[in-house]
Amino acid sequence: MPFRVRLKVQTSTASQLFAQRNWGGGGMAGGKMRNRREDANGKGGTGFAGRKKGEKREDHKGGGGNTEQKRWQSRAGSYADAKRGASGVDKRKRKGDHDSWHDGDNDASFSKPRPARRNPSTVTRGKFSAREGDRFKPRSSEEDDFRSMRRSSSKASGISRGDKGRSMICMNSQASKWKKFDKDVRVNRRNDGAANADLNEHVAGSRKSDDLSQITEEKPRPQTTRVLDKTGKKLRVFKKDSVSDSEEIAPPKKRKRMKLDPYDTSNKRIEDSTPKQDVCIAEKIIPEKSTPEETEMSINAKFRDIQPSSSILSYVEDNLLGRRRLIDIKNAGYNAKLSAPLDNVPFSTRTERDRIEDSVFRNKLDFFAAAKISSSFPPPTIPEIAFAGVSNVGKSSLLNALTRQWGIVRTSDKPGLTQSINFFRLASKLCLVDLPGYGFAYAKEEVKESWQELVKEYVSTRVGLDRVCLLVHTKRGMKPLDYELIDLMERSKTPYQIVLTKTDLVFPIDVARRAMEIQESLRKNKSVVKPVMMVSSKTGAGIRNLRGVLGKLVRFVKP
Ligand SMILES: Nc1nc2c(ncn2[C@@H]2O[C@H](COP(=O)(O)OP(=O)(O)OP(=O)(O)O)[C@@H](O)[C@H]2O)c(=O)[nH]1
Ligand SMILES: [Mg+2]
Repeated sequence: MPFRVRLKVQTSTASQLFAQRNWGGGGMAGGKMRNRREDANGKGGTGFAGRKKGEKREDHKGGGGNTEQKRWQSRAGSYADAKRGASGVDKRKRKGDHDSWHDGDNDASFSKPRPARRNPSTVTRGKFSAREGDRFKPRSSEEDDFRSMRRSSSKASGISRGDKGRSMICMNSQASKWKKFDKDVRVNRRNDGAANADLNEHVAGSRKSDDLSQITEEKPRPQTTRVLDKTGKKLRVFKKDSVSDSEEIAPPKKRKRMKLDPYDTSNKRIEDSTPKQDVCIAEKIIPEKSTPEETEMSINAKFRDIQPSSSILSYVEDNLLGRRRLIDIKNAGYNAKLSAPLDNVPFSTRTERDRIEDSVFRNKLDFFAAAKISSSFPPPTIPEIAFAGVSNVGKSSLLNALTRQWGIVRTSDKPGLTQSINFFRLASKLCLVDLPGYGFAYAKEEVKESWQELVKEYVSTRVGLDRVCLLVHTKRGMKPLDYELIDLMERSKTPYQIVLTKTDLVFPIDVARRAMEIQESLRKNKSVVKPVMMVSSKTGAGIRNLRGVLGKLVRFVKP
C-alpha cells in the first residue's frame, strides 16, 4: 500500500511538473521518452523545450553527470519503466524504506544496488552522451524538486507555517515522502561528488518558488493518505523525524477488543460485567480498571477448578441434568415430544415415594391468597413450602413444573412479574407459596423495596413455614442478596434448601460444579437442608427428585 501511494504521487507530480513547465511532450510518459531516446540514440531532445537549461546543467556537470543521468533514465526518467521495474525494486526495498524513516541520513541501508540499475533494458554505462543527458533534463529537475522539497521540510517552520497556510503535518509528510525518493537518488549519486550537488543547488534554487506552488497544489490526496497510513502503523516515525508532527497528530485510538475468558462457560464478555471504563483508549487504561477484569477471570477460573464429588457427578448423569441433546433424551427412553420430558417415567417404577408424590403433587393447584402486606397473609393451617430467589430465576415456572399444571402460575421472561406473595393449595395437604423476586426487576424502586421487605418478613416470621426453596440460577450462581436472605433465615432458623434452576442452560459438568460450590459455601450453615437440588422446569430434569424431597414434608402432616 505505501508503495502504491508513493508511486502514484511521484508519477502524478512529475506529470504535473512537465505540464506546468511546458517541457517538450508536455505530459509525455516516461516510457515514450525512453523509446525516443533509444530510437534516436542521441539525436533526440527535440521534443523538450527545456533543452537550453539542460545544456546549462551539462556545463555544470562537466560531463561527470552522464552516468548520473543514465541512472535517472532508468529510474525517474522512465515512468513506465519505473512502474514495471520499480515494482520489484520497491517491494524489495520496502524494509529499507521503513528504515529510512528512522535514519534520514544513513545511506547504508541503500548500499545495495537497486535492481533498476541492473536492468539490462537501460542504457549501458559510458554510452551516454551529453546530448542524451539533455533529453533527460526534466528528470533531473524533478529530482531537484524532490531535493528542494526535502530542504524545505528540513527548514521546516519557515515553510510549514508560512503564508500559504499549509499545515506542518502535511508539509512534513509530503517532504518525507519526497525525501525517500531523494534518498534513492542520492544512492545513485553517492560517487558523483560535489559537482552534482552544485548543479542540484543551482537548479533547485532557480525553481524553489515553483516547487512551493507545486506542493500547495498537490497537497490533498497524497498527504491525507500518508497521514492515515502513519497513524495506523508507522507512529514510530514521528518520534525521530519531528516532535511537532507527533504532537499535532492525534494518538491512534485502539480498537475495542472483545476479551473472552477461556475458563468462562457462560459465553459472556468480560467487559459486560464492567462499566464503560474498559473502552481501550490507550491513555484511559489504568491499573485500577483492570482489577475487576482480573477478579472476574479469577472467579471463573476458580469455578473451573472445582472438582465435583463423584456422588454429585453421578447424580447429574443419572438425572440427565445439564444441557442435553434431544437424541440423548430419546435414547434414555423419554418421550421428547412431551413438555418436560424428563419428568415422565419411562417405565413403571412405582414406589411408595411415587405414590405419596402423586397423591400430593398430582392434585389440582389452587390459588387461594395473595398478600402485599404481612397482615394479608392467610392463617397457617397446612405446611407451607415457599419458593424464593432473585427475579426471573424460575420460581413460578417451578411451581407449574412440580404440579405439571402449566399456566396456573403466571410466568414471564421479564423480571418482576410476581409482585405479591401468592398462596397455592395442593389438595389441602400442602401450601405452595410463590414469592416475589429480589434484585433487578422492572418495577419502581420503592415498590421493589416494599415487596423485598415483605419477603424478608415472611421468611423470618411466618409460622408453619416448613421450608424455603431458595432458587439459584445455575449459570449465575449465588448473589449477595441470596446470602442476605440466607443470613436472615439462619437467624430465624427457617429451614431452607438450595435448588439450582435452569440447569438445561449449562453443561452437565458445570451443573455439578455449581452444586459443589454452593454445598461447600454453606457447609457451616445450620438451617440449610441438604442436598442441593438441581432442576430444569423446561426439560423436567430433577423435578421428580424435588417432588420426592418435598413430598416427605407431607408425610409428617398430622391429619
Ligand atoms: N431454559 C429454562 N428457562 C426457564 C426455566 N425455568 C423458567 N424459565 C424461564 O425463565 C423465565 C422466568 O421464569 P419465571 O418462572 O417467571 O421466573 P420468576 O422467578 O417467577 O420471576 P419473577 O416472578 O419475576 O420473580 C421464563 O421465561 C421461563 O420460561 C428452566 O428451567 N429452563
Ligand atoms: Mg414469578
